[in-house]
Amino acid sequence: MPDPANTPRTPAPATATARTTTADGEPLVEARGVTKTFRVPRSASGSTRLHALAGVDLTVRRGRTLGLVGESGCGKSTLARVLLMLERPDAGTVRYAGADPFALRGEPLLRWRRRVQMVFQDPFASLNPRLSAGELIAEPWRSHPGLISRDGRERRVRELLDMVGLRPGDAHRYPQEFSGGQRQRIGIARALALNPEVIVCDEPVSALDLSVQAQVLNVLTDVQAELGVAYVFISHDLPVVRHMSDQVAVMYLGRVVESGPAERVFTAPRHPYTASLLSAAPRPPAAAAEGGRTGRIVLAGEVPSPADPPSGCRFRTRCWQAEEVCAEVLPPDAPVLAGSAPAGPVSGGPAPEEPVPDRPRHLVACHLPLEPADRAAGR
Ligand SMILES: Nc1ncnc2c1ncn2[C@@H]1O[C@H](COP(=O)(O)OP(=O)(O)OP(=O)(O)O)[C@@H](O)[C@H]1O
Repeated sequence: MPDPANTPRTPAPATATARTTTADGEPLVEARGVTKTFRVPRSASGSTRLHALAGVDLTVRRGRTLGLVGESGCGKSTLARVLLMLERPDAGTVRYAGADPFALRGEPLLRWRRRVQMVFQDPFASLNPRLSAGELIAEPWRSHPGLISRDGRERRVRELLDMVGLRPGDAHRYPQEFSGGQRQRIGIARALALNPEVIVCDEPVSALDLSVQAQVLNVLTDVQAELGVAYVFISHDLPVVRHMSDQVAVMYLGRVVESGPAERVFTAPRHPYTASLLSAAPRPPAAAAEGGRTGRIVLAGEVPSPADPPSGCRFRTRCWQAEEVCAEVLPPDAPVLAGSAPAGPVSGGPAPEEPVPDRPRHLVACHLPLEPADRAAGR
């Protein structure tokens, strides 16, 4: 079935999104010290606590994309669930436009729920096959009856279909009549139905054929340009994350080990874990032409169990640079100066740049961060 992404899209008149007061690019969602544990069985008789998130700091900016990367089991989906308020953190705070969403009740909670939506990985499993595309897109309005008048619903469904590159007549078709890419477009339109300010996209294209992945990514990019929605973009596909993200956060075993502007983190990673992840990823031609990293970094061993994480730096058991301090002291986030060592507690590098309020900084949580020369040598 041809994907209508191949036909040019006419921008749809967008219904104005109810905005909070922060301006484009300013912090919208701020997670600080977020910790989440799960009780899991240890033996036939006992249980233990698995540390899925262990003090995560993260900022999602209005109208921007935050990429979230890391190996399977590092806590990306748990963090996404906390941001969506589907999981309550054990410790730490989540602030949404300055307010604590976990403290909301009644109408303010309902309003908050509209503002943060989700696009799921599997467009085959996430859409009810008994509902038409139009019904699927309109379904969220049943829980938010005051948002749009009954008379306006049909027109709004058409607008949303157009916004994601589908045709008005598609409203009457059922999920099984669409291709995978088209179904994911319906999933995006459905997420947009409540005029969200943040959409968490958990592996939104990984279930799709390579040929349609770019088309769906373009829909997300166009929607962001048109509506100013922010994305939390979770993916194992690093070139895709690089393409989509303004900022990126690299997670390892429940912690963010490196974060900052995506181009800086991707071209000048300072954490050994980030460097190893990037060394294993295919590189876009432009990045390959830039030179830099040459060798693949093969890590020793497996990711330790989050039920029994290493002391100090969680990455130290697989890190080729680890020293005594790494086992003893949890490395704090240290700002990286362009072209120099981060001002970490051990590096003794130059003082960090003056913090500029609200500007995303390149941060690395490592006692022995990489120097540019290390990366060039592929070490
Ligand atoms: N409800 C739960 N009960 C017990 N353990 C859980 C639960 N949810 C997640 N975990 C565990 O928490 C850790 C983090 O899981 P999470 O799904 O957040 O990782 P992830 O980075 O999203 O992985 P993937 O990339 O495979 O989706 C894993 O060890 C996982 O098994």
